[in-house]
Amino acid sequence: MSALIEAEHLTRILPATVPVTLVRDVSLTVGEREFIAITGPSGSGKSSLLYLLGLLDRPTGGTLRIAGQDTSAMDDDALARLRLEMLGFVFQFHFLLPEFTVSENVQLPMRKAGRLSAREMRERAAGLLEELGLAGHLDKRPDQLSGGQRQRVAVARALANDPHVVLADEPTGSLDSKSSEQVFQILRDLVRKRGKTVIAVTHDMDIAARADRRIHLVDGGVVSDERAAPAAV
Ligand SMILES: Nc1ncnc2c1ncn2[C@@H]1O[C@H](COP(=O)(O)OP(=O)(O)OP(=O)(O)O)[C@@H](O)[C@H]1O
Repeated sequence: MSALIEAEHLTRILPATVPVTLVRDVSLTVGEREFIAITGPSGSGKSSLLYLLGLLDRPTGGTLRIAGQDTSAMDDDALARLRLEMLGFVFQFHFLLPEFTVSENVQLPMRKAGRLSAREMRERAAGLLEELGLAGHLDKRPDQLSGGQRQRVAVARALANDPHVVLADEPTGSLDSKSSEQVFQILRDLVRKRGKTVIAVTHDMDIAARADRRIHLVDGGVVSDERAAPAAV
């Protein structure tokens, strides 16, 4: 299994009169086709770690390689490019842009990457949305959809540039149990059927129990990193 993410002694300290350690000496390797849950009590640094792994924040110590590339020497443009190519994000609150249609929201990361024609972007967005059960909703605005549908649009947007890794921060945190289960199944299928790696921060123990690997944090540090037997899902 080739490493997609390699973190060594990753640390994030917020400078302040009394510095705050958000992430403490985290070393881990993430490979292809992994479905990982990051768990831990509130305030244990789960989101902070996810943001570091997703290149949305920079560590104050340690090293982080993404697809073999050392990110520490990269400038913001290089990080943004790597992020666009390798990583997709799903947040607890969908962060869809209300003034754009569903299809346009999904096309936004494609526009940023600048590789596809307008027609290709439209077709790719339509294909992704169709796969996620949203074929009839392309031209609607996000506020015309249910919470679960909006989160599925957010998943489609995360897949826009065909990333290797999807990082999700409490992806089911604001959904009812039926929509939660749907989003969980979608994330799991990204791994099983599309060969993506998914790293999800979650408070939902049911989801964590069904992940292939659980990384548990306390006070910013990893206290356990365990893999489930493949048949457990
Ligand atoms: N910008 C900031 N300034 C000060 N403290 C911060 C900042 N960001 C995070 N923290 C603190 O750092 C710690 C880790 O936060 P983080 O959001 O990563 O934890 P979490 O495990 O994701 O929490 P939750 O489960 O509640 O979302 C918390 O104690 C939080 O209050």
